[in-house]
Amino acid sequence: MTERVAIIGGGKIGEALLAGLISAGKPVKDLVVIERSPERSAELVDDYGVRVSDDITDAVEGARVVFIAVKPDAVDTVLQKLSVTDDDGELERVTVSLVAGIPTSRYEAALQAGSPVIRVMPNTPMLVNEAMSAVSPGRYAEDDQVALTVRLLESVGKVMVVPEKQMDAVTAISGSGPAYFFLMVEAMIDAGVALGLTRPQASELAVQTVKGAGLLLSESGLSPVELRAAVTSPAGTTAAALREFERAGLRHAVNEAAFACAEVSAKTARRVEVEGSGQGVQRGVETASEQQ
Ligand SMILES: NC(=O)C1=CN([C@@H]2O[C@H](COP(=O)(O)OP(=O)(O)OC[C@H]3O[C@@H](n4cnc5c(N)ncnc54)[C@H](OP(=O)(O)O)[C@@H]3O)[C@@H](O)[C@H]2O)C=CC1
Ligand SMILES: O=C(O)[C@@H]1CCC=N1
Repeated sequence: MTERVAIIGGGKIGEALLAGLISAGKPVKDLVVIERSPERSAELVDDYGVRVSDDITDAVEGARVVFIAVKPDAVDTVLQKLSVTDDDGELERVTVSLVAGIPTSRYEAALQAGSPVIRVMPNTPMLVNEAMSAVSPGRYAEDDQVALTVRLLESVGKVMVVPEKQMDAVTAISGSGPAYFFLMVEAMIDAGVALGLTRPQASELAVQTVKGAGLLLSESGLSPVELRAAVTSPAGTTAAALREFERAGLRHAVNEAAFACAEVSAKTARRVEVEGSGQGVQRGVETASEQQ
């Protein structure tokens, strides 16, 4: 992995990618972060010893892969700067967006004609090399560029290649999914405290339970239904708890949450367009849903 990689946006997901790539053995000298916040830049330099620049044009020079990890509203500004940077023809730079809700067509329309673009939906467990990343190649991405992107992302977790029309659904399950589990764990800890445990006790019990349950799910080869049945004794404690979850409509709540998430993702490009974050990069805009 000697290809130079630039990460535009050193926030939560940009840092997760940076940390994951470094811990997977990517030499720090082959990485550069472009970050506009001076405080954030200083943190990244201190924590990772990585080069951090506030100049996109300078920093992406010589990079084979340019990850974009800014909020959707900041994408057009980044694209405007990227569109006037020279791509060394031999390098065949590929732009890889980690941004929710913005279709590859928007990048392709804003960058130089024929620029290869790949859209990715990662998640924050990338920080501990356990990401789930979904990858959708844009229309000009070559197979070797997709393979390189997949290889980089595989060094920080699992990768699934999906058609771009599935990206809103992917965002609703794996992209935002970690937050659903953190909310569940928060609620479990609060319940433990209500039952008389100290907060540290409840926290240790809940966190290890989620970790163990996650490992069982990924390593046992059993389905969630089978694993749940194995915990649930007839007329026992678990059955009593699960009955309350069903009565409170947990499945319905999860379904509604996922649909709300996917809807926001599908409407992101249009929202950014209407709210006018971009500075003139408005060509060829369509939402992910419109692409289907
Ligand atoms: N967080 C998550 O779990 C996931 C996030 N994503 C996607 O990743 C993207 C980033 O999210 P997240 O990391 O949470 O956001 P953050 O706000 O934490 O990070 C974005 C960073 O980019 C910086 N930035 C903005 N514009 C520029 C620019 N022109 N040049 C350089 N740096 C810039 C921001 O600086 P400043 O603060 O000054 O604006 C900020 O530090 C989003 O599009 C999101 O959809 C995808 C999957 C999961
Ligand atoms: O909340 C968000 O918009 C981003 C995208 C997926 C996870 N976080």
